[in-house]
Amino acid sequence: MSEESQAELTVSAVGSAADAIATNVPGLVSDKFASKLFAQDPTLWGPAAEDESSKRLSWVGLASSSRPLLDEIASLRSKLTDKGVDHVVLCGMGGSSLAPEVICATAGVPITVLDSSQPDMVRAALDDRLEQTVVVVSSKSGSTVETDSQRRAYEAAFKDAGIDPAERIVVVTDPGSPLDKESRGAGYTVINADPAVGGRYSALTAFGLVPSGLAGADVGQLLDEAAAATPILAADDEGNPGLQLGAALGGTKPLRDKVVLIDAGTKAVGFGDWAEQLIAESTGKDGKGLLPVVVGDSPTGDQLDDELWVRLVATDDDSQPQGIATVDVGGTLGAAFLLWEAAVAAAGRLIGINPFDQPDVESAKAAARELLGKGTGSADAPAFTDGAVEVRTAGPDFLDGASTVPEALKALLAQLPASGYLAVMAYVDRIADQSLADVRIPLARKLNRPVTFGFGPRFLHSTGQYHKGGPADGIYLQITTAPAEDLSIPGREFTFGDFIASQAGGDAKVLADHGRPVLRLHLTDHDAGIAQLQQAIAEVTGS
Ligand SMILES: O=P(O)(O)OC[C@H]1O[C@H](O)[C@H](O)[C@@H](O)[C@@H]1O
Repeated sequence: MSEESQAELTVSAVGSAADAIATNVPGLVSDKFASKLFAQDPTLWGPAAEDESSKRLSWVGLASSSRPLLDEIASLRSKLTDKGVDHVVLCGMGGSSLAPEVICATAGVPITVLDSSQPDMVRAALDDRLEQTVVVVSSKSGSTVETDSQRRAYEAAFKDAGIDPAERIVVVTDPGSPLDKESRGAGYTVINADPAVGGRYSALTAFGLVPSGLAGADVGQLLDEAAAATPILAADDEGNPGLQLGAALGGTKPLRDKVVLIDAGTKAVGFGDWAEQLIAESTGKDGKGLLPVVVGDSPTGDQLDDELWVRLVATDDDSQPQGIATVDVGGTLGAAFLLWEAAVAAAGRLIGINPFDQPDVESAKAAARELLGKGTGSADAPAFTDGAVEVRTAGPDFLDGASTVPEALKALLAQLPASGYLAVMAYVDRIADQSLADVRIPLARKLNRPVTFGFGPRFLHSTGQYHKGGPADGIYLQITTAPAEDLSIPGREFTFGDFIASQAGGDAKVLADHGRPVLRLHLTDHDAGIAQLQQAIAEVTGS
């Protein structure tokens, strides 16, 4: 098969996206951006970024450097399946779980992705087919509290069931991380990932390949596709699709900084959620950045003046992009990972940020730790309670006498700047409460501005960076819920319930510290609260 036919990369643009390509690609070509990127030149983003970029560029060579993993994964899989262990659970956050989710969904192989601290969601995973479960614990840093807590819960569950955790836990982490050391001590299977690749660029490292390969996806094929894409993306050529997409993302004038990701027939299932982290964490900093808005298969309304529409199309799509600033992007999955990574690296250069750090993620983690330290009784009293919903605010006092949930919602929406966006952040069981994400649509129609929806704590490792580090024009609706039943974390003094409450409280505090308005709705009764919330949103949006 030819390189082009394995990669099948296509980028075509119209309107100001096409103008951005025409204006910026020649400069990227004459600067030899692509060949320097693939030669891992750390100087491409300026001196301030060099320290970080000098240890974050190995992703350009993963198509070949990850190949030795294939035999290791295949032999581990056959050992496990021989013993009837064929249910793969992946414990990991952000860059340690988003790629395997897309890879497995695209390959049509089942995997349980546990990227939550929500007690009901954790318990549902623990109660599901434990006898035949292998747990992949993935953490680059080896210190992410969600992942550590999930690992502790599974260790205890295996022991309680008379199963040796060492036979069922596979750890993926950087060499020398706290998790690496502890896991080797415990006799777990440990597969080290390349430490010179950041989390959100790690789709083709052990983080993407191990869980997906154990679940049965053809991960060798992904590397073949990436290998086919590599020379295309490394070429100092105006036809390079990585430069074109990078220019469309980062080079529109004025910058269209709301990037609407539309599933327009791509075979890569859920690719928008993976791209969301790559774009938000890579660009949302220093008061700049691109806000990814994942909208499913159709945008909510007409294209706004600050929106770039990105249509993720099938590789055989031959339609032309439509609109005032639209880019159609196609490619096989392994090639598309590399395309987007190269494009975001190019966009970072055009926007003038370091695409490899995430300076504001830590602030929310620190605030959560502080709240955890204070204990559970530390929550502020609600401003008022309406039925099953406790209403609190953080940031500027905007309630303006509101005394019902619809009034509070209206008061929040009235804070939206003309250039702004609304982020709905729901700390609920994202499997059981998947349909809550649909509230995005009536809110977007009502506001006629971008509206994002993220499940907490998952989004903290993705758009959370942009919320704090990007332009200060967001308003925030936070939803938390009492779990059906709390769950202890073995060896910890706090429960999963305490932890998720602290994560929500910590994030609200940091947003408030940035002067942003946050409406916090806590559902004291899950079912009644969800119904009341949906009713209130319907009332406020007239839907
Ligand atoms: O893989 P880990 O070290 O556990 O990190 C998981 C996630 O943590 C943080 O939130 C980072 O901002 C993400 O980029 C990262 O993917």
